[in-house]
Amino acid sequence: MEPKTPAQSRTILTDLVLPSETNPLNNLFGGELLARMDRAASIAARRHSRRIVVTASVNHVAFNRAVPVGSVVTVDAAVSRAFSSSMEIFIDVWIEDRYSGERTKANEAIYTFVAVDDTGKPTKVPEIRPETDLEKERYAAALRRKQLSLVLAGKMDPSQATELKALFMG
Ligand SMILES: CCCCCCCCCCCCCCCC(=O)SCCNC(=O)CCNC(=O)[C@H](O)C(C)(C)COP(=O)(O)OP(=O)(O)OC[C@H]1O[C@@H](n2cnc3c(N)ncnc32)[C@H](O)[C@@H]1OP(=O)(O)O
Repeated sequence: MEPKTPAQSRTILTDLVLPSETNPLNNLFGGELLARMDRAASIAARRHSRRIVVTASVNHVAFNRAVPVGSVVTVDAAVSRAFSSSMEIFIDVWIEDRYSGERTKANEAIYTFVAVDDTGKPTKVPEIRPETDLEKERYAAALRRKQLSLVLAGKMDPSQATELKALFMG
């Protein structure tokens, strides 16, 4: 399988925040944003793998800024690294100022998707070839994030998480 670049899976969803999608403070519900990010990430994972994909885990979400009703929200997702059957998807969320059009980073998240065959069995995906400095940075850190996710899920013994341990022990 030929390696692919993050640009080949990049998926951008732009949509409004409607009143029905907000909390009592008139800001976007966290769950609504999670769903939008899941949709964008699943399309990115599919573009990379050309397979059926399932969400395996949500590794990190930061709701750094509230997103007010009426905002134009852009969810920008791309595969940051692919392993054997799993893919890390990095998602940046931007809001656009109604008057100036200036974009501000509101949130970010990291999801893991797994490509599966028709019976739900994990199947191989192409590797990622990062191009930009940011893509290279995200690619490099993805292995320790995968190990952390597996350790927290009880699927990896902490003693095997070599990349993760190196972070603390040098
Ligand atoms: C004909 C018309 C067509 C129409 C077409 C329309 C298409 C429209 C597209 C819709 C797209 C919607 C996309 C929605 C996506 C969902 O919402 S799916 C629903 C929610 N998710 C699920 O139900 C998934 C349920 N879980 C599972 O099926 C299994 O646990 C999994 C994820 C497949 C993993 O299976 P497993 O038996 O644990 O397999 P295992 O070999 O141990 O692990 C496989 C890989 O997953 C990784 N992994 C497993 N758990 C974790 C974890 N917690 N953290 C990190 N990595 C993990 C492993 O490290 C391994 O990675 P690789 O080393 O192979 O790269």
